[in-house]
Amino acid sequence: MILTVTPNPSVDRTLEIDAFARGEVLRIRTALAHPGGKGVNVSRALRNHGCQTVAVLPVGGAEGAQLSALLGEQGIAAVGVPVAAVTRCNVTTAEADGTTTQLNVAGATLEEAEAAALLRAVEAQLAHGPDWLVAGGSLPAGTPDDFYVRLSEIARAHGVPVAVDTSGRPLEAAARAGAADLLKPNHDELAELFGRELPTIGDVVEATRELLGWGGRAALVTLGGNGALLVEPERTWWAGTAPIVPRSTVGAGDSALAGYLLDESAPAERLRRAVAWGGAAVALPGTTIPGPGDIDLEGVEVVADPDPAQPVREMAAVPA
Ligand SMILES: Nc1ncnc2c1ncn2[C@@H]1O[C@H](COP(=O)(O)OP(=O)(O)O)[C@@H](O)[C@H]1O
Ligand SMILES: O=P(O)(O)OC[C@H]1O[C@](O)(COP(=O)(O)O)[C@@H](O)[C@@H]1O
Repeated sequence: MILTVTPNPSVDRTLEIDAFARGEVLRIRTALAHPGGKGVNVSRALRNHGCQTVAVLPVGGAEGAQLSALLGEQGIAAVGVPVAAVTRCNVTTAEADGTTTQLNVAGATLEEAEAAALLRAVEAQLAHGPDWLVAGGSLPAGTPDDFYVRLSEIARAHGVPVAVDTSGRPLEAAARAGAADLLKPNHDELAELFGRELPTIGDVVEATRELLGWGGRAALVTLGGNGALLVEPERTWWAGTAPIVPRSTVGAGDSALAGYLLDESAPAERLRRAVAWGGAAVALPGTTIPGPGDIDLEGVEVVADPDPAQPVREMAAVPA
């Protein structure tokens, strides 16, 4: 079983349009609503592939009720912690040329007692001995930056390894404390953490090794359309697909993380699966999360110890 926690979940609303034009009246081709938030999506991806998972999340107001209902429809085992603030809605525009623009709401305040209730709900699930705790997404207002560090201490006290997928100050807090066995930054998040551009594979690997120096067994660094790097203390693998025109990139990172976590196969195979699941998510509308029928493992190229001089933006598999 894989346990996920999403302190700042969302009802993801996607508006599919031909092209964005500021200041104009735009006609929506399709409007979609999906459950959202990083841990929530990891649970959705795992569940789609028959893996047992429980998602813990705060839920509040009408949107919280909608989120719970959407999760119920998808058969996701969820523990909703009732909170006063209304659950946020993140809005995405998805244009016909593949441009995805996300408008992510900060998320209303999680009161101290509510954050404590969320931690208790996670702890109750940790007693069932999950294979991983996945802590994902931004933190709502009022939550201390080291919230994931505290969660990790609780998980580790139960002997459960922790994967963290977040950004900004919570990422910095978790990384510097060595709180995650696995970190999943994307290219921009890693660059922001180190305050420098990381244009080549070597730059990304060097920064990631610095990260692992603070603690952690591995990092999955996703590179958008340029695939992903799996960095372990001694070895590195790159994997990618041939270019895909996205329908919506929302949920790609979460699907990739779920693909990596699914089982304990060899690192290169886990990375192949991560990239296949991420690529599959990109081809699906809104925050639709792929299932087995969407995945093309063969379309993923995996390279051990990739050339450090290669520019990240040139990385892609050769189309078959
Ligand atoms: N435009 C794209 N074309 C092909 N694959 C993509 C594209 N965007 C994302 N992916 C796949 O999804 C994974 C996660 O995407 P990324 O955008 O890096 O994560 P995040 O959503 O966390 O920012 C990538 O490693 C890649 O496998
Ligand atoms: O918590 P944040 O950083 O605002 O991100 C939340 C958003 O990210 C998502 O989890 C998607 O993340 P990825 O695109 O990285 O997979 C959405 O479902 C959600 O709206």
